[in-house]
Amino acid sequence: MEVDIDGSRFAERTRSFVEWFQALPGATFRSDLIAVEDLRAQNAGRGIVALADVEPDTVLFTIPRNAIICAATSQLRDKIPHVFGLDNDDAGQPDSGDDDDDGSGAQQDSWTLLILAMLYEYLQGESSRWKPYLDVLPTVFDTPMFWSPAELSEFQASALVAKVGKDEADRMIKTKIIPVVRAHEQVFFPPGSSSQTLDDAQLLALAHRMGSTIMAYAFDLESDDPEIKQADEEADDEWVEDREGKTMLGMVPMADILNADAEFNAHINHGEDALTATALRRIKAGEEIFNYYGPLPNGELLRRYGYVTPHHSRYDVVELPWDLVEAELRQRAAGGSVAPSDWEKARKLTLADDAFEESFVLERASDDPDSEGRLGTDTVFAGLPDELGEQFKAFLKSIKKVCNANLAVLALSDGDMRKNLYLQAVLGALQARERQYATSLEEDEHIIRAGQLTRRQQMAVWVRRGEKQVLREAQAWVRRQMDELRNNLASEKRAQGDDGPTAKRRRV
Ligand SMILES: C[S@@+](CC[C@H](N)C(=O)[O-])C[C@H]1O[C@@H](n2cnc3c(N)ncnc32)[C@H](O)[C@@H]1O
Repeated sequence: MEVDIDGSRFAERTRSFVEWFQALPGATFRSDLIAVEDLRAQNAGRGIVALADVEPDTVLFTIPRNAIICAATSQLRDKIPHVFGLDNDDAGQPDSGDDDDDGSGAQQDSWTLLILAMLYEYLQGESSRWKPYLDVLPTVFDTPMFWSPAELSEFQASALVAKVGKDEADRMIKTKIIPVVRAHEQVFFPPGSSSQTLDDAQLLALAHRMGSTIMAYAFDLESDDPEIKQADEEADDEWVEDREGKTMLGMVPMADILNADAEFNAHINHGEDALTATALRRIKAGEEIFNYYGPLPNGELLRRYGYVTPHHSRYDVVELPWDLVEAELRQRAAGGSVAPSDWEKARKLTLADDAFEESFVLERASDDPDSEGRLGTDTVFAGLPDELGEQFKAFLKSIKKVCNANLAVLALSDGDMRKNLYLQAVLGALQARERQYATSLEEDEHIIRAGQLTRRQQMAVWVRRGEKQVLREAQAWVRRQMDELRNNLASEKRAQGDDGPTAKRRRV
């Protein structure tokens, strides 16, 4: 994240924010133990650092729930309740009498409602009760959504390029955000307020900024709904809570000043009236306090949060498209014997299967961080996804079916042959996948060592290097499997050779 204000204003904004936070009814902040610091020299914006040794389980700060910006706390909800799905009969409301173009027909979700609430609060300027907090939120981002085509090209063949999502975000803002703002201009741009009416291009840019802030800063909040609460409690012993998008999203001041890493030392607990930041272990004076965003590969960390870290490399993944595996199979096994039309038929059969997957994510096996947020030993590549093996089998079956089982070519009934064919095809596909990148793993290592990169270039090289490393480890794993298979076959043969004469001798 970049922060585009000079040093003194940066410090001033930090000070105002901390003072504002400490004055919130119900808030606590252990200023004897921690401080918000300027970490821009490390490209980390603001962060929270221990001033003195912190004991495990110490509550570092408390955020009262009503200090959170969310669909439930923003005044916007009272001003346009129908957009929040609260009141379809909005007679008597300030903006009643809207027509169908007011955006209220669009299906809003927790994401778009929070964008609207953030836009509203931002446009209120000094009148927003969150002004000192809004002042420390970023205005520019390092997430790939804001990269130029030349910068994006540094990802080379990474699947990340297809996930940047700029067009989808544009579409969402144009259909769900701008119409609501336009239909309620007196609400968003109140007469006499310092904010001037923005044109659509300015509004689009501002909504992108709010969306990206939410992506990198917002928390999933527990709901009052007893069913969802129950699900939350059940998920409580896991670091990453999966609430299937049912929860409300909220901007949580101070909790989101914590930076995060795959190895961390603090946790945010969601209480009934407040959220608390607690130390998971002893933290020494001078150490940064880290939260946790989950076991994310660096590519995903960059996509959502705009940074990468060495600790997150262990979670790196790479996508292996099915087409590459199929092409290898075609070339190696059945290429000469299966007519192209039969191959196409088999292909169609496989594609028609509901379970068909276009690509498979290859990842290492990795333990969760321990209860103190520490990571264990290094991770290893421990196997291909089961679904890839199943799809391969299903494809072979389709070929057999289409070719009326008159093919000895595939030796499909022999399990070992089939496994060998699978390993060969996957190995070839992994090598082909590696060739899709413009530079090799070794070249990337060299580029990183040479160190003459912009921050964005460096992060992109980290992402693509991480993917190539997984590809190499997967290849080594496949080779080991092939060796094992060969050795098993050889020892089976030897055993047959030993048994054969003995049996004969016995019979004689
Ligand atoms: C929730 S905010 C944390 C506070 C943020 N540093 C700030 O100044 O407002 C998340 C953003 O902080 C930055 N960040 C978080 N953890 C980081 C880390 N370990 N290293 C570098 N930047 C980090 C990223 O820009 C990310 O999008």
